Amino acid sequence: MISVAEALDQLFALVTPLPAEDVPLTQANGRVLASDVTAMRNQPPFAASAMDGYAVSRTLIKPGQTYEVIGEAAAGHRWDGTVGPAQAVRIFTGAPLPDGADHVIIQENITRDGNAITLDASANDKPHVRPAGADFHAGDVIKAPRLLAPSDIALLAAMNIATVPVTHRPIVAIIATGDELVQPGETPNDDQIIASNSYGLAALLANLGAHPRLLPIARDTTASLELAFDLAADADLIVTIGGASVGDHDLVGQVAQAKGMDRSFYKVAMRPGKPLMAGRMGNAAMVGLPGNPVSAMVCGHIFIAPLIRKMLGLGQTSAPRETHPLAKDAPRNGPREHYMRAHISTNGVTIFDRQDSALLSVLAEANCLAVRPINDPARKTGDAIDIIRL
Ligand SMILES: Nc1nc2c(c(=O)[nH]1)N[C@H]1C(S)=C(S)[C@@H](COP(=O)(O)OP(=O)(O)OC[C@H]3O[C@@H](n4cnc5c(N)ncnc54)[C@H](O)[C@@H]3O)O[C@H]1N2
Ligand code: MOO
Repeated sequence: MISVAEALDQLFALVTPLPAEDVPLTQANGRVLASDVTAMRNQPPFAASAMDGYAVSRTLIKPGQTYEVIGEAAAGHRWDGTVGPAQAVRIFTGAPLPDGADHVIIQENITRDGNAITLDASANDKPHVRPAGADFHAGDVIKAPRLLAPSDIALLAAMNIATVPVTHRPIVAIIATGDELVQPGETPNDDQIIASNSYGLAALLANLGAHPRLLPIARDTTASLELAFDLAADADLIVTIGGASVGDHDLVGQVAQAKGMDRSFYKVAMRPGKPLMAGRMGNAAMVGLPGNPVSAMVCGHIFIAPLIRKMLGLGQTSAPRETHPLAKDAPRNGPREHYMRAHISTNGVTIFDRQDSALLSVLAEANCLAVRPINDPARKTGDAIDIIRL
């Protein structure tokens, strides 16, 4: 059995970053910027007022000074003219500052009488002027790769970038396998259960920026599995769930290899997730996940998520870890790296007692996985432990 780190290295070797496509700005959120983009303009393009008030030259500013109001500048409507030393232009937030003015006195700090304003004691607080290019300049660059968030979308819009180069979303075919499975919403017979981890994985993949495609459940027959692989042929990544172990009905590896899968590895020294397999299949990478619901989800976080990030152009990194103190003693670990459902709070990390890989309810209670190295001895409250947030 290979280690988790070796398995991840071999998985990374199966995929390359996907090509770029241009999308409208409205579809760029959550996508990965594929190449650097450059601002088309300065923001603001002119020195602008930051407040509602009066634009003046700062030369005469002092309490009691009076000015004659000679015009008005609003956002989108500059005042064309030059402001003299004892003159003021009524100005509103976002309006271009007129020539001759370098200061805005907020309207709360003056008294107005007809066309005359008089400054009160706190007139000279700050200039309230946003210099041209204060936010960014034409030619400023947003570097790729970058996972675009709403704040980036606002910045791209301000830069007048209406079409954004992003990495293609990896298409991931998800094949749940097993005679015992029906889809949520269907009526199972007495021996059946509902396919669950396929839906959890689809949600995880969508959150990562991939395009999950849930295929019909494959039955435990060669013909049904072959058909499922045929339906998945155009995917970037094929993920099977179940049928990976050593039972008489565990046919996934066999059928995949008959379909031309070039296997990289089978079995990883981890818990849960031991019967993991991976390889190349046609133009796609193929990962065979163990069927136990929690095993499939844990492998999703530990292996599939880093693979998707690499395909999106975000580099080759394992799931990020943090180190925190234990809030409760933890028993010794065995010969496989153990990813244990746990809860982290300000008190530290509490590893749950029940770790059977069939228990999705325990996974749903967890907000992290505590990582126990191979043969880690028993740990005491307060000892440091690595976690991966869920
Ligand atoms: N003799 C051995 N038996 C098992 C071993 C072993 O080493 N020797 N390994 C165990 C481990 S560890 C795991 S994990 C499972 C993995 O087996 P498979 O990948 O072949 O999975 P299945 O047998 O198809 O299913 C296991 C379990 O999970 C349920 N399942 C499967 N798919 C789904 C799904 N999409 N949604 C919800 N539940 C699913 C299935 O009904 C089974 O209960 O093998 C152990 N056995
Ligand atoms: O490794 Mo299995 O994935 O323990 O449940």
